[in-house]
Amino acid sequence: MAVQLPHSFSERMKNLLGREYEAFAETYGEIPHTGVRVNTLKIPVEALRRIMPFGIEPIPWCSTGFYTPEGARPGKHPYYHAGLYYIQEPSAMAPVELLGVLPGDRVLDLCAAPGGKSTQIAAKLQGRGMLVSNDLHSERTKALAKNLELCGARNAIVLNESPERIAEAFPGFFDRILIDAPCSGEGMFRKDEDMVRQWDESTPAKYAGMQREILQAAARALKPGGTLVYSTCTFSPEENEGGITEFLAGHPQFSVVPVGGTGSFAPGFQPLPDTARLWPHKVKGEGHFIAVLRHEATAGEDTAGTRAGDPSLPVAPRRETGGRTAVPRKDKTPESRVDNRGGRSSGRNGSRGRSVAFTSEGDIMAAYAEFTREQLGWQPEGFPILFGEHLYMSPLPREALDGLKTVRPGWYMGQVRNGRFIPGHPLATALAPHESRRSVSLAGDGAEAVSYLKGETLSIPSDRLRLAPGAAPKGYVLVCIDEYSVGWAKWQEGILKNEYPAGWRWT
Ligand SMILES: C[S@@+](CC[C@H](N)C(=O)[O-])C[C@H]1O[C@@H](n2cnc3c(N)ncnc32)[C@H](O)[C@@H]1O
Repeated sequence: MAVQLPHSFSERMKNLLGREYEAFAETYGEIPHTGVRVNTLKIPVEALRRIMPFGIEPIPWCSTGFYTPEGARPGKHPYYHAGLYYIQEPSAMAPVELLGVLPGDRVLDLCAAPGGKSTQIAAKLQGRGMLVSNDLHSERTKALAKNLELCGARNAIVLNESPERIAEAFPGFFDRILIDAPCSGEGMFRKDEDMVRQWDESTPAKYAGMQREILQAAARALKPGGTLVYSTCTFSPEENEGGITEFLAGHPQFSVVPVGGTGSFAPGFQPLPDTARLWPHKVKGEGHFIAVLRHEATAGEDTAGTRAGDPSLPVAPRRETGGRTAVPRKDKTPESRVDNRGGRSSGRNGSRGRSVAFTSEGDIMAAYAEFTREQLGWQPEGFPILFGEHLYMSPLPREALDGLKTVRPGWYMGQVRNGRFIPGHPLATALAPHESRRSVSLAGDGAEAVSYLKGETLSIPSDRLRLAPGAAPKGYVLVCIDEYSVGWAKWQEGILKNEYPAGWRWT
């Protein structure tokens, strides 16, 4: 059924589009297009195309994006749980394509939840450099963290901060910044009727104010010579060309990189035809606006990147925390942290109320070293950061996050309980099968894969386990679906005890 558009919205659009309005209005009677984006952290595009259980068609503006056919249920397939693709609205794949992310970059995704674009950035980084994913609303950072864990990101930090505080902590630090701004959502009316209900004539002006502040802060966090992409899913010029024009007037060191009028991207309205618009009557996707801005470095400004993970990284100065939850310390557990089984920790040290003797930092690191030697046979890279007895490997040293509300300081390795190292779920999802000394593969189209994802115990004879030379069959096993990791299990005498977190299970 066609969406009922607010009268004043239709009038505004008639003024904007003139003769094109009729074609635009007709799209509201059509079914929105759906898509998936291949997670190249886990699988190459061509490999996924070969095994995808339904036909998919390329999306012109995203080399890893594909339209899904009507009736397909990509969220109900084991490959989704193995993180092989992310379900994403096709137009929403465009901003990151224009951000130009390269492996090794430092990237900030300032308004990131639930993580569609962050997971796309993580794939482009290919585990090198770093991604700082932030969202102002703490409830929304849970989905953000989970999506980054599902896609197997190893170099992502999740923050729950205001853009101003991020700019204070990381002045001139990032090579690339994405602002996928909160907006009036007019471009999503066809897909999400809640956006229609929440809209009135004053909505664009309300968001324009927020967007102005976010842009100002982002400009301070960008490295000279860096790239900033600003995107919205709305049509109103005051949130798009208007906001960018005002920003450019106050920031002469920025200029627009021309993308409008190329390929599928229609030009923006005057005075910024070089910005891009995606119109639902011109492309198979919802309405979007994108401005690509480049900071022109002047002579003498430092534009050289520093390799992520290098101890010579500039470290943000320590500040008072002002009573906020600070970055993980040995003696602090953040309220919002999800434990290694995907559930919420209730007790101190993530012990779910059981009393656990405090383990020293040295003991934790020793248990971890023993685990990595026996289970992985190699050492994950990064700065170790402890949250109570929980260990993360971060692309930044702990001091760089001091005083910031940190949801995830990096890749979660696991925790020490009763002297033993318990590997975290995100460690498993980011591993390739050969990176674990014990693994087992379940067929994607078989009953075992779904049983595992439902949390059930499986019977697996020892000859189905893949063991590195010298590895005993008993112990943690990396469970894979058609060679793509999904989680941990523990094998003993033919029984695979399920370690898939309750909050992640197939329902
Ligand atoms: C359009 S959504 C982002 C969608 C996300 N980029 C994705 O691809 O999945 C905008 C986000 O901005 C967040 N937000 C709102 N105000 C913000 C602010 N001042 N600073 C940072 N994030 C903000 C909202 O919570 C929301 O999650």
